[in-house]
Amino acid sequence: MTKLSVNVNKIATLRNSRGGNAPDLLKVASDIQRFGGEGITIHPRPDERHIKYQDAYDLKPVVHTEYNIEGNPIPKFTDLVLAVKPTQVTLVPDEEHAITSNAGWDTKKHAGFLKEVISEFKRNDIRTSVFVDPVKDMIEGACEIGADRIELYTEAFAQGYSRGDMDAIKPYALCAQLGIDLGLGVNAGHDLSLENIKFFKDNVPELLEVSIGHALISESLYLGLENVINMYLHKLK
Ligand SMILES: CC(=O)[C@@H](O)[C@H](O)COP(=O)(O)O
Ligand SMILES: NCC(=O)COP(=O)(O)O
Repeated sequence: MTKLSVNVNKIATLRNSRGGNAPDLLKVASDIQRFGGEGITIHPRPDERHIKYQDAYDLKPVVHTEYNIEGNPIPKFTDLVLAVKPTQVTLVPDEEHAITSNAGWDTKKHAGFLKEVISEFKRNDIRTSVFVDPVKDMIEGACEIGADRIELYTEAFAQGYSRGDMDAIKPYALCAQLGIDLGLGVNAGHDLSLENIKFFKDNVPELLEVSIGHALISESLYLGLENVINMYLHKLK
């Protein structure tokens, strides 16, 4: 079974554009779960352009499904995660001013640093996941640093699929199987959508969780949030 974790960054972006509390992030997160969403993902960035650090605290009592916090483990982020204690932390090597995430970790080059932060999160009973490209060495590296899971960075798949290149799935299927063989859980995210999710799910073994934000919120403008969540759940069965 693949869990659907809904990334609510875009709700915070809309809210921040006027400075008030509409849309109400906490209400949306609560409604997402009422509609069947199986997790809430946030990705606070240092400039707080969408999720504010305070949102991470405010969401804690609201999220009764899986709470996943993503980000680059700079000290401010690590302190936040240790204080909030979500279900899972997903480590992403974001550059500060990047528009969005655009690469996975080099788990070999940054092994020492990642091993240290992962063990700190694990000591605090927070599940750890590492955002990686579908590259064999990076999956092996994720295992060596003690991560519980990998999150496969799916932008290349999404781009290939939209061009009709069905082979774009191959490195994901191979790396997911390698991760499973090494004892890692497999998550995936970035640019997944109603259009490509079923093909991804059907071709990647034992996919535990997908986190989806940009497309899901965009699709909801036309189809409605409750309807869209149910469409994803149906495709992820
Ligand atoms: C790791 C990942 O792919 C997502 O968290 C994505 O980066 C969302 O972040 P933004 O909403 O800031 O684009
Ligand atoms: N980890 C991926 C995520 O949370 C959402 O990415 P996107 O659907 O906004 O591209």
